Amino acid sequence: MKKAPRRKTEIPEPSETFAGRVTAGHGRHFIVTLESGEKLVAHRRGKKGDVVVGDIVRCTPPVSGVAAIESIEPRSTLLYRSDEWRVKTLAANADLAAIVYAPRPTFNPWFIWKALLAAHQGGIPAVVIRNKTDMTEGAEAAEAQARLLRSIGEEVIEVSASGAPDEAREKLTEAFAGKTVLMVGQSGMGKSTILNLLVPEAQAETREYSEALDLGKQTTTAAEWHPAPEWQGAVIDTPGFQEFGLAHLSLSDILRAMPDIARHVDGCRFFNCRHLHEPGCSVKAALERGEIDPARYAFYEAVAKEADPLPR
Ligand SMILES: Nc1nc2c(ncn2[C@@H]2O[C@H](COP(=O)(O)OP(=O)(O)OP(=O)(O)O)[C@@H](O)[C@H]2O)c(=O)[nH]1
Ligand SMILES: [Zn+2]
Repeated sequence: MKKAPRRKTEIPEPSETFAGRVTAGHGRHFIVTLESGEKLVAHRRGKKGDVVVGDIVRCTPPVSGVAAIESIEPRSTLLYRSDEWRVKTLAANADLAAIVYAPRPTFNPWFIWKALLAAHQGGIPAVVIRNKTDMTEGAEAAEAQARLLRSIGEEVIEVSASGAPDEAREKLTEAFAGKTVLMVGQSGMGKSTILNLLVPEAQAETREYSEALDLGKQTTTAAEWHPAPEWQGAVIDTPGFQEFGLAHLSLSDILRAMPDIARHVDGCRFFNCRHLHEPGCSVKAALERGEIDPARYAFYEAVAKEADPLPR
């Protein structure tokens, strides 16, 4: 008996699909980069809205120039961004967060601290990059921030991306070798300058992504994955957002990421103390004795108020 011809809508066998990395995306369209370096435009079959830059996906071959993303491989990590309205996914499979700040434009410490919280919550280590060490204006606050970060156990790498580019490249590639680094920072801190040092092809690649995704005037997408074969890693660039999204945090997530607060919790009268307004709170007592930085406590207070209470 003759077999019925296969219809185009049939789900293909896994052998008919190929794997690639989602390296950029806009709306329902994505760029999938194959191991060979070839880039394809792809869309997610079935409008699922679940594909994230960094994902490894399986696709079926292009029809009229557009491939179809059939499935997503399990992710090792997933990070979020947020705008005024909601929390959205930002990037998958990053294994290090690099948070860039500089003395000018004036940096907001809360941006750094939120990014650290998000990285800890997302289960990835973080490093902070203090850029523009050549600047004298604002240097004192930038140095004080580096001291505070080190005192709470964070790693800070100091560079001058435009003043001493070779040294900056050397320090950063040593820290980033073999890793997929998600780079975040407020506007103007020097992220693009650093990206161009680490991945010289990045600018050209961004133009290529923008053209293939037909972005028009909007030149960049929410996150872009740039492979860096020279140091066996990759940089995920995240242009144009001011706030690192915090997905739903629990009080224990916050405390795990804030050792300067957490080391005072042992003497609290109530085991489920939130360290906000409870009587007999040893965190508040430490704050009053000057053992906790008031700015760090104010940050703790703001994020803890939004968090889930500890389980009772
Ligand atoms: N003095 C000094 N200036 C720097 C350094 N690194 C970057 N800059 C300058 O800071 C400005 C902002 O740098 P960008 O790399 O565009 O910053 P960005 O973080 O990518 O900013 P957005 O594109 O707005 O997100 C530029 O004028 C750079 O030349 C540095 O190490 N020292
Ligand atoms: Zn307490």
